[in-house]
Amino acid sequence: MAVTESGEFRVEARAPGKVILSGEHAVVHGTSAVAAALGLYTTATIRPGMDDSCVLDLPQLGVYSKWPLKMIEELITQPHLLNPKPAHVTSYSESEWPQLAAFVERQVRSLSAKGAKGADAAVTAFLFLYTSILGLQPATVRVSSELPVGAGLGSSAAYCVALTTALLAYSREIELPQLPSVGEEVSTDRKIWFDVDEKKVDLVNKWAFEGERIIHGRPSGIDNTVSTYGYVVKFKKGQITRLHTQMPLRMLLTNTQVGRNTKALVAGVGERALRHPAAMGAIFKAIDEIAEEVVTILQTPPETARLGKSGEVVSSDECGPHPVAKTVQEIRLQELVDMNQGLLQGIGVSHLSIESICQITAAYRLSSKLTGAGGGGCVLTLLPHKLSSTSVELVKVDIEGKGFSCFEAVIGGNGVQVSCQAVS
Ligand SMILES: Nc1ncnc2c1ncn2[C@@H]1O[C@H](COP(=O)(O)OP(=O)(O)OP(=O)(O)O)[C@@H](O)[C@H]1O
Ligand SMILES: C[C@@](O)(CCO)CC(=O)[O-]
Ligand SMILES: [Mg+2]
Repeated sequence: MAVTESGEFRVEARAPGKVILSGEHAVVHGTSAVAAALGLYTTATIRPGMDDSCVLDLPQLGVYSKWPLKMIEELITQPHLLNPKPAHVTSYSESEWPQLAAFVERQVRSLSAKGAKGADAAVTAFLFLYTSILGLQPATVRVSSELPVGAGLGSSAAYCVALTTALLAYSREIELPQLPSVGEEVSTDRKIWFDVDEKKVDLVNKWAFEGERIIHGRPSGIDNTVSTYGYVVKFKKGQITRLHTQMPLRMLLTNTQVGRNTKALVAGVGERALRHPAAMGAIFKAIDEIAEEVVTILQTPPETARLGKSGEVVSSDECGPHPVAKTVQEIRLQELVDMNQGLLQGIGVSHLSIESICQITAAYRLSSKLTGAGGGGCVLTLLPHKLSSTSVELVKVDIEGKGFSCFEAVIGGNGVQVSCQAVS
């Protein structure tokens, strides 16, 4: 990785999506949740700008805008916001940015129909993070993703984490590696990803949370935390515990293709909790117990299930025509997934498409639940470690035959990483 002596360089940051194994929604109300990084990434690239302007390119949303920096400067009505302070995290407030909402609305209205959905929140979060971290420095910013947008896999958090990291690296708040000696060649196909310095990774997470607040309204912080730090984590009231799982986690993710919006779903659950505080409180408590049990199970070494005296607990379960061995932990985890899904249905965030996937997989004795905010989006299906690839194929064919798309997830990998390249 290298930066030219002239200081002209391009930075890239990639941040993973996530799956929530247990505890979504209730976590907003202070309970425990368990989540893991997903091996699909959002990448933010920043290169030197031209003509004293800022270019924002968001291909997934159909946004491509070029703003003269003067135009952005006019949005900054508070003198203290003119000096970027990347090391000092601040929150967006409409009163401090009285002209931003109308500006963004005008920009988004001028975009194509594809560009309209979700673009307002993404552009608002961008302008807030850009001016707060980089100030009025010309730059060209592109954010692209392997994640489906708005499908429960943490696309908003990955967007905020990747963008924040790239901005902090471009502003040099995150240190870039050694400059190469003059004349050193840097090959473009030698991209190496580096973990963000331990001292700066908390700063990334805090800024990304502020971006998530703009997109989500009331995020718990679990999504940006998992995207930033990676691996498998337990999250409760801002406390993060990295889990050293003993159990290989294998799952299928199915996208219902039903569009939804996390901000609206979280707000809906909040309103229901106000209408029925005792009943909703009891459900949140049950979800908390489930998440805690999931934590215990994940940290317990696998034990092969045995037949009970009367044969009630089986060591192998039928999956279509193919028998599958499940461990005691896998059987218990399946029960918890079923219970969690039932409770999520109870708080009003399931959907017919989600339930129909749960039914399809139940025929194979596999358990499924929505993941993320629900209301559509993605469903996870636990796959026993020993389930053969032929059996997984059968399940996939059945799910896809009903018009959904699914894939086997890679989970529990790294968090945010950076890369940097000299620009000639
Ligand atoms: N690649 C991207 N480019 C631009 N904006 C994005 C991108 N990914 C996500 N966003 C922003 O995040 C919004 C979707 O966030 P939302 O929280 O509703 O769904 P999600 O994060 O995919 O799911 P969940 O929050 O349930 O995990 C988009 O409408 C957009 O504002
Ligand atoms: C629905 C929710 O619990 C998870 C979204 O991935 C919201 C949040 O925790 O911010
Ligand atoms: Mg989100």
